[in-house]
Amino acid sequence: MTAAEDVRPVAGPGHRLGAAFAPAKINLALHVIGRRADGYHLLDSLVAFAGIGDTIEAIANPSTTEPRLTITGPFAAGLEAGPGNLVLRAALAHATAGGRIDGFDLRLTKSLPVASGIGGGSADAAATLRLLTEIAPLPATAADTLRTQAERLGADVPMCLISTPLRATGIGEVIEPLPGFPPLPMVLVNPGVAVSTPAVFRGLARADNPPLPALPPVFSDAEAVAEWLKTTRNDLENPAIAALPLIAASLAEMAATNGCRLARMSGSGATIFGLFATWTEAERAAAALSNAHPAWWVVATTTAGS
Ligand SMILES: C[C@@](CO)(OP(=O)(O)O)[C@H](O)COP(=O)(O)OP(=O)(O)OC[C@H]1O[C@@H](n2ccc(N)nc2=O)[C@H](O)[C@@H]1O
Ligand SMILES: Nc1ncnc2c1ncn2[C@@H]1O[C@H](COP(=O)(O)OP(=O)(O)O)[C@@H](O)[C@H]1O
Repeated sequence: MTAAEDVRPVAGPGHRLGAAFAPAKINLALHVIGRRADGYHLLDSLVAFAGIGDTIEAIANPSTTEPRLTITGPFAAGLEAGPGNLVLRAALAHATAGGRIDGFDLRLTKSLPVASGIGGGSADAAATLRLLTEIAPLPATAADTLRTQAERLGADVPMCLISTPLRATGIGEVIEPLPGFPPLPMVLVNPGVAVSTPAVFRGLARADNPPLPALPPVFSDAEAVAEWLKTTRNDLENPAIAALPLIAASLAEMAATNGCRLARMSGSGATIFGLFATWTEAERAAAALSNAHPAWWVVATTTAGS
């Protein structure tokens, strides 16, 4: 595919009213500790947000009563820009809550692989809610808060509204921010195959696993985080590997890179991450993995600290 084919046309030129960043969500640990009667699973997860993500922009278009969405960027292909897109679903939620959605279009730059365990869609929804609240604030009388809109859009959307290191419980909506959390040099790898989140949850051998062990009051650095994470798991890793054995191969390759302190899958996969003590080590590992697998998506990044 050429760079030109990667990029979809962007609707008419216009003034940019605002933009919001939608960082990738990384489940550093993900324990599945129960199952609700409605089929949703109870989680205990430590989450951080990467330096890489999608971008949502609002572009002035005085003649429109409802935003049209255009999608550009390396993962634009295959993602529909219709009403099912979480960006437009978030815009509709804003309108339903009493916010204005006339006079602008929306542009999504899709830099994250789709359906890949790093919450790209959820991050887009959260970023859209943040952007619209900024450019078209909800009336003081609005029944819905940003938070309730986020919950309705998906279990991961409330945590993406916060986008700082946190522990999530419930189905992902009960959030405890973690102050003093260090930034983490990291490599992300996705082998280019989408994984279905509901199918991975269905493949769990058991849903009543133990919760996260006690968190220390503070982590001194990335190395301390990696050591603690070794006492934790991603319970979705086994069912995801059963569906896509390539995940196990990518984990083994990541673990074998110089300086990799921990290799694990994020969310329901197939994206995996490797933790490193330094940015230089992460960059070198990313270069080695990228050379060995030119078709894989490989990115060195640092998660935001708090
Ligand atoms: C697994 C996680 C971990 O952070 O991440 P991803 O793999 O999506 O990145 C999330 O729980 C995904 O959250 P999200 O993608 O927002 O889920 P939703 O759209 O609300 O639900 C999609 C489907 O996943 C399953 N689901 C989701 C969340 C949850 N706590 N229990 C579940 O069983 C349900 O089958 C549900 O129908
Ligand atoms: N803006 C969007 N970006 C990504 N996926 C989206 C978007 N809108 C709707 N979706 C749909 O949401 C599903 C999950 O997407 P995503 O949140 O990226 O998954 P994951 O959390 O597993 O990375 C995909 O099947 C995709 O078709």
